[in-house]
Amino acid sequence: FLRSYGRRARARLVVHKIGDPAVAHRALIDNADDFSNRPAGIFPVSLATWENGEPNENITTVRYGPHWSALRCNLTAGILHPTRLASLAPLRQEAAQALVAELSGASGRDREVTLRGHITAAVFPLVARLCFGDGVDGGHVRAMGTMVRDFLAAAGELNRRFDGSMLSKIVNWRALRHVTGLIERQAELYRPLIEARRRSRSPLCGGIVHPYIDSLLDLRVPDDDAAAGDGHGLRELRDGEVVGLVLEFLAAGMGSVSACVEWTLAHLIDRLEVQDKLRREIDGAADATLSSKTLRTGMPYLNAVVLESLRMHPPMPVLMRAAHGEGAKVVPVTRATTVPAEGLRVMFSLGDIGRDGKTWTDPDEFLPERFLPGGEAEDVGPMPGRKEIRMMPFGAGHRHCPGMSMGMLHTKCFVVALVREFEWAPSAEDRGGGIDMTELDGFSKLMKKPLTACVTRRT
Ligand code: HEM
Repeated sequence: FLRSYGRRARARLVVHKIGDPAVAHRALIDNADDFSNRPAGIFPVSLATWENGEPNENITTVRYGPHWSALRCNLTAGILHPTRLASLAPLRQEAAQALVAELSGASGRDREVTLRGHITAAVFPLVARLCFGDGVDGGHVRAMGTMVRDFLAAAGELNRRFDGSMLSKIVNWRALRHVTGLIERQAELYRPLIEARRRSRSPLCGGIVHPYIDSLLDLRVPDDDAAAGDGHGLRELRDGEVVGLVLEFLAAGMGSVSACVEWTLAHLIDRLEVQDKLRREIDGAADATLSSKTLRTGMPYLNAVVLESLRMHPPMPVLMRAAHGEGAKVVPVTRATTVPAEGLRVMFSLGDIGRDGKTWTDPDEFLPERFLPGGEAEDVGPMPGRKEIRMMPFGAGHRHCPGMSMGMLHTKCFVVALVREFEWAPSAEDRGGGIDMTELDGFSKLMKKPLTACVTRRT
């Protein structure tokens, strides 16, 4: 009995890593239904936000089903809908201009700047505005931004060594308490804004869209899965759930975009001829207001540069799924493994998939031209098609990232502003040996050594 109990307990905790694009395709596309959940308990987030015996689920943690569907549709039909994203161009422009204004003060001949703080300080207010609307004072926005950044760093660090077991909880109790504390402090910052919003809805955000928070306060989710769809058994979101969903929106909207902008700029500084070529495309763009359409389809080289950056450094380094049923047989296991009731824990390595030597020529080289017509990846986009997976920086299958279009637009908008307004060159330290591209895996795949570069305002 003890031996079989031990085997089952071990099987629950073993994580099976997949870095082969063909296997990922068989799992996430051919057997999508069997890979539609994330393993329970691996997320410090969901562990930390139980309330009255009920989990405060967000879109990332909730089980695939009607509750997930209600939360996800609310996001995709609301703020992430393509028509809304298109109308948000003036807000993106304002955020990009704020970044330019801030960096202009720091720029000058041979002046060096460390970029990460500037990038997150520009990306976060845009996401916070889409979340809470206008009228939140600057100090409050900065406090939320700092808290989200600290949370991403602490939770990412914990995530690497936390497997959800009791032993892991005991060994990591200090780090868990730290993460829980950060979530609590965020909740304290969000609650007054949520309350104010409950009392009165202020005008549209930027005069354009309803902020995400309004849709969450209006949303009704199934009380339990059985009652879904018949109009009965619907309920409002609990406060704790709203807090979790807000945190998810802010963290997803800031972390991955900031990481991608930093990596992209690092490569543009490492390969000055790519920076020049991109600048020529940007200077030649007829539409200086950078509409969604221009950013999506009007600048092929910009698109290629961002895709190449996402291929090499997918901001979310791994994605986790629980594999069930027939689909679990797709997972190559080195020794006989029983499939636990909660599914096999599978970890897809997005970095390995994007740099697979069978799929890509010179996978470790930054070569945006591969995404241009005639290149080996001319038909590859940010989301894999049904036929094959060659890269999947936004995931794949039922749980793929719903924020892909927003993520691409925001990333491109900030990269355009940085390249159009400034010349970038390696820092004195990097001039000899090149930029250190070592990756730090947390929740977001960041540059281990934050990018420092020489910045000169263009005249
Ligand atoms: C460059 C930007 C972004 C990248 C690279 C990225 C990447 C990812 C990845 C890899 C996943 C896991 C997908 C899977 O399991 O198949 C994911 C999930 C998710 N992302 Fe993003 N993301 C980005 C931006 C955003 C934005 C802007 C939002 C919303 C504001 C967002 C919201 C979400 C949500 C809610 C999920 C969970 C989806 C679900 O479980 O149904 N992401 N993202």
